Amino acid sequence: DTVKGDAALKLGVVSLFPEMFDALTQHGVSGRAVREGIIDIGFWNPRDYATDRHRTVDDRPYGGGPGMLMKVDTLRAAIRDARQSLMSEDGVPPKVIYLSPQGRVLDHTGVRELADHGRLVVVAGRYEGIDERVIDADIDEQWSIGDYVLSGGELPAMVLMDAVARMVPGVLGHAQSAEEDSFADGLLDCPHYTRPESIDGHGVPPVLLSGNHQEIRKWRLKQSLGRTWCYRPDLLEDRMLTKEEQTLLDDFIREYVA
Ligand SMILES: COc1ccccc1CNc1ccc(C(N)=O)cn1
Repeated sequence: DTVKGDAALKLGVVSLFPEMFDALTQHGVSGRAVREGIIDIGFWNPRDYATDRHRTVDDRPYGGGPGMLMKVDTLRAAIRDARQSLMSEDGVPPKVIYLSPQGRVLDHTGVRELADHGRLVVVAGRYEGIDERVIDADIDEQWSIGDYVLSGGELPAMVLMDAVARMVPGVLGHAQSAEEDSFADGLLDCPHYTRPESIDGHGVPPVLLSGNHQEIRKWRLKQSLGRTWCYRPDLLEDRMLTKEEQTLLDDFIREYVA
């Protein structure tokens, strides 16, 4: 499976279950980006490199114990081909990442770093994982989507790929919405409202019906700041606040504790 030349983001996936990635390639914003060629995704399945009659892709762990590991030769062959296919014309290799609970926990900063690289091979582990020597030899970075264990790396890979895809210009349509993404400016999102105007007697904040765009912008910023202060004060620790933001937050807190 080759990756087209001119896509803004080139992704290679090494997985035993490539059909799982239909969730990303066949639906929604990411599906359109793939269809339009903004993002190109190629798949390499270790099972296609198996030469034995049973097409074996797992192997037993030295030292015994429960569970299996991904078979080394079929895995390495798939990673090698994906890596070569995503090598740039002037020989710059892609970044090869492996999703595992041992990895760096993904956050907005990490998503931006990965998106800036532009060419990624994502390796999805199955069973109990992969041989440590393959990690040392073939994996550039290990990443985790959070402190929990899943049955495979495919779902974490799709989470990472979707977050990275949203960073690519043109994927989200109107460009500024990537910046408006709440974590883009380090704050939680403001509340959102749509029709009907009243739900079980609960109305919409009047400012949003006022048509006063400056007041609406300030209200939304105040709500983002206030909600961040309430639910994720840690995010405010390493985020500088402008004078306007500080004033809005002070107002929110004054009203909140009143
Ligand atoms: C027992 O599974 C493994 C054991 C070792 C490596 C990979 C796997 C595949 N599972 C994963 C993968 C990633 C994450 C994460 N938190 O990003 C969670 N689970």
